Amino acid sequence: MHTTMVALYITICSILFIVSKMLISFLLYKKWARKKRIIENSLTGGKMVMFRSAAMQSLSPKSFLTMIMGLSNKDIIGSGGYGTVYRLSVGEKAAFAVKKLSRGSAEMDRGFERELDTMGDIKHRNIVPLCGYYAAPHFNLLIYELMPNGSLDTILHGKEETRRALGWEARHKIAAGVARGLAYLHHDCIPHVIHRDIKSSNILLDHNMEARVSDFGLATLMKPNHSHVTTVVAGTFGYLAPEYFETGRATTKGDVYSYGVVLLELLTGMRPTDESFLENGTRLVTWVKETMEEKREEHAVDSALESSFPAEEVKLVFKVADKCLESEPCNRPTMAEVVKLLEQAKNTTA
Ligand SMILES: Nc1ncnc2c1ncn2[C@@H]1O[C@H](COP(=O)(O)OP(=O)(O)OP(=O)(O)O)[C@@H](O)[C@H]1O
Repeated sequence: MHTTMVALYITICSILFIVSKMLISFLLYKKWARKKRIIENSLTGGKMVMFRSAAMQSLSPKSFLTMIMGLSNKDIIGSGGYGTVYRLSVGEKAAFAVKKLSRGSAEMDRGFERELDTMGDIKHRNIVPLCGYYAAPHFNLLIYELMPNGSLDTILHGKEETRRALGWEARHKIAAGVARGLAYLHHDCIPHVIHRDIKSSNILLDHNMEARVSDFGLATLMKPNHSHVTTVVAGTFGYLAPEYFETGRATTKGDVYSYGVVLLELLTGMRPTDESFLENGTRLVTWVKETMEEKREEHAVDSALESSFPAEEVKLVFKVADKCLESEPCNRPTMAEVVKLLEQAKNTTA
């Protein structure tokens, strides 16, 4: 009797195990199958891929493709080293930024598509999501969610009133958001992602003024358009870590250095290559380091903050930037450590 019960128990467990495995495989297959929708365009010989996301969910691939093909100069938001960016609004709910990659700067091959598929898998609240792409023989389009508050670069270095409107709390929130986004790319993505071009124009702001890191993966994917002055092989002058000039190798610690420069921009409101520095034969990083050695960092704080900032917390954030800007890469913190240091700066002074 006892043996029969044991045999029955083992049989039931085995059946349950097999059924659960089959169910998991079925669900994984469904998820994979729904992950992207593909539509071929017989007119241009191109292929559009739409990744599964809330923004893309309700769109019909065919009408979306027609809208994309209808983009014209009046829809241009701006342009950068990799091509032109267009705004595409779909009804009242969804809006996208469509980046048309300069002709010939990317080849449409399986490697290119694989990279884009990997980029489409990266989802984090501090990263601009890639919603899809269009690959055609003569051009490629990358479709991103539109960030309604533009870039940190425009806010800090555009109109005086927008810079004044960006108070200390908002700046700390942006700094922490970028750090979280980068920590995710460096430590949680498989394979790990090095951004290679962290700078204020690649930090976009969503409707909550939450920072979103943009353009990740592009530096590896593309050869930049050399007519665009700011972009060199990979990375941008003023943000590049010193070792990059010797080795030419991009590393996570190189991203940490560039992040340190962005922190200084948030603290001082100045561009890393501000003309006033060039005139005096110095640069933002050197000037702030000297100011910190003299313990006068409050004099380097952006005048737009008009003394309405927590002095102790700001001092701690200067220290975080200083650590990120260590000339020896191994002395720089990881991005995960930066996230903690910024939280501590807030908590110790709260
Ligand atoms: N997802 C987006 N939402 C809103 N605006 C965007 C988006 N992506 C890009 N833009 C805007 O489009 C313009 C061009 O961006 P792009 O990333 O091509 O160049 P960049 O970052 O200025 O320079 P570089 O190519 O050297 O990195 C910028 O003004 C940027 O703020």
